[in-house]
Amino acid sequence: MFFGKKAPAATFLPDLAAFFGLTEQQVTNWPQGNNVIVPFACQSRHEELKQALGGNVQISQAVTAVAANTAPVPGVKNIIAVTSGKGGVGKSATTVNLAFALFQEGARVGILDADIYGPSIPIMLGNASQYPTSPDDKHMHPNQAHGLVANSIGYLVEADKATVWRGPMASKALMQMLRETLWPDLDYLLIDMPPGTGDIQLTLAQQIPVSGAVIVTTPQDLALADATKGIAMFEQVNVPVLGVVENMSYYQCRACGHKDYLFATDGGKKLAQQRSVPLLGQLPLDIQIRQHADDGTPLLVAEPDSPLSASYRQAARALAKALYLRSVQAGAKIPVHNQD
Ligand SMILES: Nc1ncnc2c1ncn2[C@@H]1O[C@H](COP(=O)(O)OP(=O)(O)OP(=O)(O)O)[C@@H](O)[C@H]1O
Repeated sequence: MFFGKKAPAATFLPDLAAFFGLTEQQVTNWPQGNNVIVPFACQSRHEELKQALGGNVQISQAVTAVAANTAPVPGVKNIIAVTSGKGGVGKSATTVNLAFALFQEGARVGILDADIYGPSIPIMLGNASQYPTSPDDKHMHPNQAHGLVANSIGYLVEADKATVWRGPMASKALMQMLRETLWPDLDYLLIDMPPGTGDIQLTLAQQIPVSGAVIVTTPQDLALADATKGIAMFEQVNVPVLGVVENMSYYQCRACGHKDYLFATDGGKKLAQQRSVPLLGQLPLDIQIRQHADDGTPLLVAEPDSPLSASYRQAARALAKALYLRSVQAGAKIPVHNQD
């Protein structure tokens, strides 16, 4: 009994931990008196969390910065590399949709398109004709897109010019774009990596201060073999793999609801299990995903209430939580009180 006084924060811990499927130790720093400060993006669940904790609490969010292997980019708390061993599996579409999903979960988000030989992010964001401005002829302001910021080689050079760049030139251009873009304060910067596991990818994985990587794959054996190489590449350079997104998992008939598993069943799920990393989501092969990506009208902006958008938000929350857990496992200090 507390006779009108507020219960001590410690009483929240079991319910708080259970709500997120974490241990009490993993949430121990979150409550501050009657406030609970959640250290990763999951704003859409705040109201539900408040009810689960009895209703008499305030919920806010302050994303933790997870340390990377090399010097951080000023103002950017976490860099997440989105990668696929194989080309054409939907890596760029997944990057854009996860980025908007994180934004809708209350985070400040940017995208860097590192897919130098096929920069599709400007088209998917619907701002391909924008050119980044420079305040001093040395740095660039990123382009704006529906609340996100983005930079891409596609904004800067004509498509056919970048495709003839050799590996070292491409890596250098990308590192320049990363370091010379005037990123605003960001919780998450998603990098759409070039497909494959060759020299360029390895150099980037080593040089970019990546906090964690996401592997996008279709469920078919061919893509999985390359995704496995992608996981191995990040492990080789000590970048934690945060999880697998299985894209084009199935096709569901609009008329009768029947599901067809065109590229085999649960391949990404099995890969995640084999490598002991989370399965972040299984997204269908869906005409809406293709149309919104190709038309430059991001799905989550155009149809935020659709079940597809909800699936991306669920994957984004799982990703944000996986990244937070890396910081706890690495024994990092959890700066939940100090937002920036
Ligand atoms: N789940 C999906 N359902 C339907 N279409 C999709 C889905 N995911 C991606 N696409 C479409 O497939 C095509 C290839 O996707 P995307 O460009 O994202 O692949 P990628 O892996 O980034 O390719 P690249 O190897 O060229 O970088 C695009 O037209 C995209 O809109």
